[in-house]
Amino acid sequence: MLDKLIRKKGGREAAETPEGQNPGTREVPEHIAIIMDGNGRWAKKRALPRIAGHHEGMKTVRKITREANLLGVKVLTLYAFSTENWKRPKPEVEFLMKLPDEFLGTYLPELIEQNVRVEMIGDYESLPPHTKRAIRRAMDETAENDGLILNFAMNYGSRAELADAVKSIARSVDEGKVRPEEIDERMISAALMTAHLPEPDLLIRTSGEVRLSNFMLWQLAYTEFWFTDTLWPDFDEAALREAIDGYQARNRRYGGI
Ligand SMILES: Cc1cc(N2CCCCCC2)n2ncc(-c3ccc(F)cc3)c2n1
Repeated sequence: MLDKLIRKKGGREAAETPEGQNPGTREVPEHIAIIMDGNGRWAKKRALPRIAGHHEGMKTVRKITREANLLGVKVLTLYAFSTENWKRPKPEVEFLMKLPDEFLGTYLPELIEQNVRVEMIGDYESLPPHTKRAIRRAMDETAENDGLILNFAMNYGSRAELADAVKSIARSVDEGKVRPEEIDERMISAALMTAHLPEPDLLIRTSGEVRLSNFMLWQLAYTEFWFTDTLWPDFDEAALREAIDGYQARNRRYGGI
């Protein structure tokens, strides 16, 4: 079983242990990002169509959102649809574009009850109208909630996000609002779709794949990675707690140096 925590040397802890927090201990991660992989493989193992895996994966979204909220996680970013996913067979893309409406139609009352706020990063405008309507309604109906932020990366690509940020800063230079020598890491972070969110403390990727797939490339610079062979539809509350335990244990050892 591949359950591996890979941590970038010289991570944030070396430079910025939050005020008053013992560097040797670690609270629950403030922001967890998840690449929800393995849905197609889950279906294939059961001789089911791929869309059955996506549908089962949607139930896991509900389960993990509830557990993360109970554990005190503040932001949960879920990679639901990448800009590359448009290349999949048309029927599969059409099914995926209906999932937000199905998920919210079923679970939005529960999310509201849990004080969850729904947000999205990615190219919203290029989504089909029915998909946009469902997401917009969920964001509007949960806008006042101040519990866990459930942030869906939809039609999202990190390189496209960075290119848009560069264009925005270049326009500011053109308009004389910014001088080139003023451009720094903070300005770039502030131009990203995640400007209002803390950077992820823990990235989880399921199904044994060990790559980032154009996901939050800038934001993950100091994030700890947890890779597990578990397929997303099988990833349950215990698996989430195991990843968080791994994250916390890692820092206790590191803090001991
Ligand atoms: C495209 C897609 C795929 C999708 N899968 C289920 C989870 C596994 C990954 C692929 C399939 N899920 N699950 C929930 C959503 C969703 C998105 C936005 C939103 F506001 C509310 C729910 C979703 N969207």
